[in-house]
Amino acid sequence: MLELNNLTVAIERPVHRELVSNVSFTLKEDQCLGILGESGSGKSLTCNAINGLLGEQFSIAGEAKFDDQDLFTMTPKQRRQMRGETISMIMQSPMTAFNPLFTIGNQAIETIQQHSAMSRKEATELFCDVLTRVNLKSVQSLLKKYPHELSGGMLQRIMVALALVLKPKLIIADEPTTAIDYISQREVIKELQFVREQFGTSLIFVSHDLSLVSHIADNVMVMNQGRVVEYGDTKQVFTHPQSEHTRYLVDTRMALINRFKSVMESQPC
Ligand SMILES: Nc1ncnc2c1ncn2[C@@H]1O[C@H](COP(=O)(O)OP(=O)(O)OP(=O)(O)O)[C@@H](O)[C@H]1O
Repeated sequence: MLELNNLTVAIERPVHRELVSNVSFTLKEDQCLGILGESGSGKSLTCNAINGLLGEQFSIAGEAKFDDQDLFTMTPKQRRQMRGETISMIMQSPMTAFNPLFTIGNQAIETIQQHSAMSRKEATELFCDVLTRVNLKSVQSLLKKYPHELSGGMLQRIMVALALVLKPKLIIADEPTTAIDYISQREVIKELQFVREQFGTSLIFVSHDLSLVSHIADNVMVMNQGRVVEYGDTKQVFTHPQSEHTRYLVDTRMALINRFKSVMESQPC
């Protein structure tokens, strides 16, 4: 479904600098690819390149075949049409993803109407249905809220619903749980898994959290300094890491878990 071949992203000013080099992967229908890497490793640039969201200061080389069309040679109009309708993105920060001046309902309905011929009533009904499916309650009153009236966890779930509403073939979730607490994180992950099962949507799940990636992804791609250092079956990568960098990430994670365990065990009940 998505085949990325040798994606290279560079910035041209003040001097040419390659930020992402030769990234390749294949994502099949209803599969999840986890992209793992430390801050600055090139995860967001990779996702933004796929979704046509890089600014003009960047240059792109390579090929992104999505159902046999090359995303990188499409016109801006074709890309805009595809965004939301065929490829949806869930951003890192729910607080900045919504316009603070409009209610959630207004923003959602407008998005749906941009991509369909639905009436306002039909679009509202559809969005309420999806909100309910992602386990949100009192959905009619949610529509009347402004973003600042809702918690980060709630907004994140609404963003998941918005990403889903047009039944895209692919959802790109770029660190979708960074800005929210542990409980909401688990809820969002559950919802993304549910979505995959319900709609057969493919997912690119970006994170620097190894345990979240191991939980949700079929395949994982580990990035370091703009390059892929490891790519393969998630279980295989985490149990038998081949690259030094993946081993370092796995060991760091294990050290943290062990430290947590020993602190908990040393606490009197
Ligand atoms: N607008 C920009 N101008 C110059 N360099 C940039 C720009 N955006 C990103 N970079 C650089 O590109 C590299 C990759 O950035 P990217 O945002 O893709 O990393 P990331 O892995 O998503 O990090 P994080 O987990 O912190 O979001 C970094 O070195 C970053 O400093």
